[in-house]
Formats: sequence, C-alpha cells, structure tokens
Amino acid sequence: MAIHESTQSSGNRWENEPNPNILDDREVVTRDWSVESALSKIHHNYAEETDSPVSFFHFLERLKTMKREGWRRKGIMHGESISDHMYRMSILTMLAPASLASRLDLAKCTRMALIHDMAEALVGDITPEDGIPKPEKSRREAETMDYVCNKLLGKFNGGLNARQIREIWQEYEDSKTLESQFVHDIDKIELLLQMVEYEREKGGDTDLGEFLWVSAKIQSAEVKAWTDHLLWERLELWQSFAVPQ
Ligand SMILES: Nc1nc2c(ncn2[C@H]2C[C@H](O)[C@@H](COP(=O)(O)O)O2)c(=O)[nH]1
Ligand SMILES: [Mn+2]
Repeated sequence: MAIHESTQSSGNRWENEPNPNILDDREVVTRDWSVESALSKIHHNYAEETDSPVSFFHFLERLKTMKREGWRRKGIMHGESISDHMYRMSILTMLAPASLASRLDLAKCTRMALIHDMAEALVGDITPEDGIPKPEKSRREAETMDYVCNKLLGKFNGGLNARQIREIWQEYEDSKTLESQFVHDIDKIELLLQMVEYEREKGGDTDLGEFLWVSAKIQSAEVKAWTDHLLWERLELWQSFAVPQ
C-alpha cells in the first residue's frame, strides 16, 4: 500500500502576479501549486493505488470542514462549509421545474452538484477576489481530480467508478451541456440564497450586495424565476431593516 510522499514542485511559473495585498497565509494562494505541494502541507495518510475507497472517504472530510471562502472574507467566520453548499445544490437540482426536468438527466445533475467543488478539498475555495487566472484555477482543480480518480480511486471498482466521477466533474467545468449549465445556475442561486440568509442573520449589519452580480449570470428562465422571487424577498428584508424597530 503506497502512502503518498511529496517530492516535486509544480514548476509552473505564476502567470499574473496576484494582488500582494490579498495574499494571506492560506495555502490556496501560493505562487507554485501542485497536488504534491498541497498534500505535503496537510496531515493525511491517504493510501494510493489500492482497491479500497476508504482513503477517498477520508479525503472528503475536508469538504465538510473547509468553510466557503467568500463569506469568510466578509467576516462570516462560522459560515457554511463547501459540502454544505453542495448539499443544498444537490436538493435544488432534484426540484427542477417540469419544463426543465423533462429535458435533463436529473440524476446526473444531482451527482454533478455533489462533485463540482470536490477539488477544493486540496485546491481551496478560490474566489474572484484572489486574482487567480481561470486557466490556473482549472489546472489545479483538474490535477486534483486526476489525483482523486487515478490515485485514490484508480483501482476501485464500485457503483459510480472513478472515470465517471472525473467525467462528471469535467462536464461541469466545460459547461457545454444543458445539465452542466443548469447546475451552474444552481451554483449561483445557492450562493444568493446564502447571501440573503446571512444578511437576515446579521440584521442589516452586513450588506453582501457585492455577490448580487452572479444573478445576472443565471441562464435558465426557471432559475431566473426563483432568483427574482429571492431578490424580491431581499428587497423586503432590507426595507424591514430601515423601519425603526
Ligand atoms: N468576495 C467574493 N467572493 C465571491 C464572489 N462570487 C463568488 N464568491 C465566492 C463564493 C465562493 O466562496 C467562491 C467560489 O464559489 P464556487 O461555488 O464558484 O466555487 O467565491 C464575489 O463577488 N465576491
Ligand atoms: Mn460551487
């Protein structure tokens, strides 16, 4: 049973120097990133090249404990985890309105929601503020999914196999199919739901309006309709904050 030892650096030079003002001690914003360098910085005993999926099960724990970075940056220190985000997304995919559900493989959409941010367990939750170029973010995440599917699950032969997991992740990343475009919409409305919920929780002390831009990126009429309802709710919420209690 091979236990992973980190040996090499990625060798990829940094394309655009990120804003040094926002570099912090988080592992995710480093100038040379590789699966090996990321693994060398965490305590793990992931066994590679075995037919047991247990190391992969342990790998998934990181998604349960890692907080979503976008909220943490706004001072929401005990916010949702990455897997919290994917859980609600998976439920939302199951509730696709009939006009959409009749055209989609919903089971694939639910799997895609649960897989799409899996690479963040090693790469971290990169936000638009980090200034990491999209190709670099995609490289890190694709290499992580290769590690998961080739090293941790390479010899596993079960229900959903490693190749299928890797293909579902790539389909979301490529965003060319109806299913992936629907799941991207769900990714955005899930973030907007959480935004309104944190604003409600903070009682008007925290304006998270900077996240509103994602609503303009939602493609399907059905998810747009959900979003309109949510933004109307938000309007009412902020009006209620303006009313002296
Ligand atoms: N500070 C900001 N963070 C943002 C914004 N839009 C998204 N985000 C965060 C939300 C997540 O933490 C992360 C990416 O989420 P994915 O689900 O796409 O992996 O980035 C924003 O406008 N500002
Ligand atoms: Mn996501």
